[in-house]
Amino acid sequence: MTVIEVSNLTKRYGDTVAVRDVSLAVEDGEIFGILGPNGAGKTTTVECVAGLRTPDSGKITVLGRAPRDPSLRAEVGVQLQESQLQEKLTVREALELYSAFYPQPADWRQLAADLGLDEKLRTAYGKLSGGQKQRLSIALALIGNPRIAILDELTTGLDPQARRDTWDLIESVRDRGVTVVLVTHFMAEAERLCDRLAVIDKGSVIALDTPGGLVARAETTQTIRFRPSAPFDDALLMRLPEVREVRQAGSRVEVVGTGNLLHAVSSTLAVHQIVANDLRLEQASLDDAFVRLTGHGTEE
Ligand SMILES: Nc1ncnc2c1ncn2[C@@H]1O[C@H](COP(=O)(O)OP(=O)(O)OP(=O)(O)O)[C@@H](O)[C@H]1O
Repeated sequence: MTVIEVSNLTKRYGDTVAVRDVSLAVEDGEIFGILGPNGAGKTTTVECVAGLRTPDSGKITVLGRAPRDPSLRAEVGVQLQESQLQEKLTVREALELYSAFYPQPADWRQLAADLGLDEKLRTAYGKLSGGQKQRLSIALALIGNPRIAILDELTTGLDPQARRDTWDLIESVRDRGVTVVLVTHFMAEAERLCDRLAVIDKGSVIALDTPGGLVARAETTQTIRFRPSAPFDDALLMRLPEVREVRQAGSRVEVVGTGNLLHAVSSTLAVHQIVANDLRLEQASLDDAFVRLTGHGTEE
């Protein structure tokens, strides 16, 4: 079931076209990633989905309703990039305050425990670490028991451990049955968490697929290395459509290619009764795919 449908969304700020003709659909229960470099239009897109900005053109439905439909308030939890709370508000006060906004709030004590904040209930927001602030903002996005959580750049500024902890949290949110829309400019994050993702660059969706599908579609190369049990001629593998290059150096062989390279090479070798010892496959990452798709990296 489709829970969010965005069709031909365009949003301008003065002369800047922040989002240009973006279409995407988010399915129930998935972690859907919106990936792209700074300024690509990710935040603007999710702000329109959350009903916080009005599109110039295009159509958005969330659970079949218009983004500003008041009935969505309890069903869509939003954690935005720069959500700041008052410095002096304690974790407990923030949780209690926010739960009062919703007709059927989650049990905030349970949520605090689930997010590892139960020791911090009396701590003021201003005294929390970056990771704790992020956990609180996830808790506040979930406090209304939403069906959809929109999380924008959650792990920016976190150290690697805190980032990994946040990834576990996001997975546990999905495991509660909440559909997650995750905005990120980190490849590793998208690769690890997202079921599907839209790659946005300069306001437009340039690809929409699973992380694995994107890597395959970008036709990035893979490399196989092994030591064959018997010598063979390069031509044996070069005639396979998947193989681009065969390099032999002493007892070692390196094969570069695309598609289902490992299967093609290993089955051909097997037919000739050659065993590939110490076989290693080096696969392209989503990072490589992104560069292929956009012509530049995410940090630009
Ligand atoms: N309120 C605004 N007024 C004017 N221009 C804006 C405004 N918000 C965003 N922009 C511009 O619109 C474009 C898209 O911005 P947006 O914040 O949606 O991108 P983003 O992909 O979320 O980037 P980041 O990862 O840096 O947050 C950028 O060129 C940005 O400068």
